[in-house]
Amino acid sequence: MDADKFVPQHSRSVQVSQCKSLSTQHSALFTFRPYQRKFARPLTTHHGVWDIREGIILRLVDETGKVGWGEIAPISWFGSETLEQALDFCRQLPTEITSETIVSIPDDLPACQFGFESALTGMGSRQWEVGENLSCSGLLAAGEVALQQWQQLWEEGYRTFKWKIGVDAIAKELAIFDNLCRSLPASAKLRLDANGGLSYEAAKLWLETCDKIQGEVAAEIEFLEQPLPVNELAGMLELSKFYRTAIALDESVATLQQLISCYQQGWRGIFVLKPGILGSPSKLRQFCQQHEIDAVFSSVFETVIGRQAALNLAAELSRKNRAVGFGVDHFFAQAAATNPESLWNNL
Ligand SMILES: O=C(O)CCC(=O)c1ccccc1C(=O)O
Ligand SMILES: [Mg+2]
Repeated sequence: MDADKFVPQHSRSVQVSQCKSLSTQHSALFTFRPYQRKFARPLTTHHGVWDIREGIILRLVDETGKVGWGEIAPISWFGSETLEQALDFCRQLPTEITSETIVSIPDDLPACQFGFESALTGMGSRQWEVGENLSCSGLLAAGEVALQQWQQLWEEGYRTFKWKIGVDAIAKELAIFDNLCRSLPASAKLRLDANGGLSYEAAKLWLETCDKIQGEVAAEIEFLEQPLPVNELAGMLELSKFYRTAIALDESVATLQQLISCYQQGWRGIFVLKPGILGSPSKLRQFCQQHEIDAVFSSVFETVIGRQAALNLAAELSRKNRAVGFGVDHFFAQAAATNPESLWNNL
């Protein structure tokens, strides 16, 4: 099939005529397998502790034998559907599905939209390396461990780091931050991710501290990510006027509908985009091309399958040379499978 021509549409009649390659007459066989991956160090954020990444691998095969791989990797505490909802959706589908089935997946199943649409558009694709030359941010765990962790990642070639805050007491985190900023080399960039865990006052203190330390150290504080909870966009719009340090939205723009809403409410700062849970890739592409937003693409701890689809989008849509947030493999206990077949065969 001609994957590039696949453009999901709202209207059914348009869908069918624009999607000849996998229309009602041309169906694909659908199978899926759930997976689990254990974190070596549980991911601790303001939302709590996360021990095991669970998701679903999708496999489509068309009548010519072409295979399309997809992945559903929900994060319900971040605003996507739950794994159970995704599994229920997969279980109720027939074994033969069409593009119509896929473009009709409702917006309350955004991780499913991503998984199925990327499986469909990737059918027959053998490329599993696109995006390898994007610069990548390495994720640092909350707390003091970051002071050692960055050095290991630096040796592996990382130059941008993201550190989780809003987990411990603010005084303790500010002290570690001071230490971290003074240890990082001049060419390093640091992102802070509060996961919506700060009060307005605490966010002001962090931003003030960032602005101040920028006059003292050479490393760059690139942005403060999601300082306030999702329902406090007005506060973040306000804060973004008063400090040199930039603010990025993340949880606030977990899904495409939220992204559109924040844009409409006037957000013109940085948007962290997690394609794996955002929804339809083609609709995201359309939005980014229309609005030229400053986007930072970010992982949802997906496998090679979701990662490839997300990095394809990042390679196409990243601007301003922002490092992509996919340096997360060191959080897993076991090395990742590097191709879809070996991943599938081990499930
Ligand atoms: O964006 C990155 O650099 C790494 C990915 C990341 O931090 C993340 C991964 C899964 C769920 C939430 C988050 C987050 O940004 O809060
Ligand atoms: Mg974040």
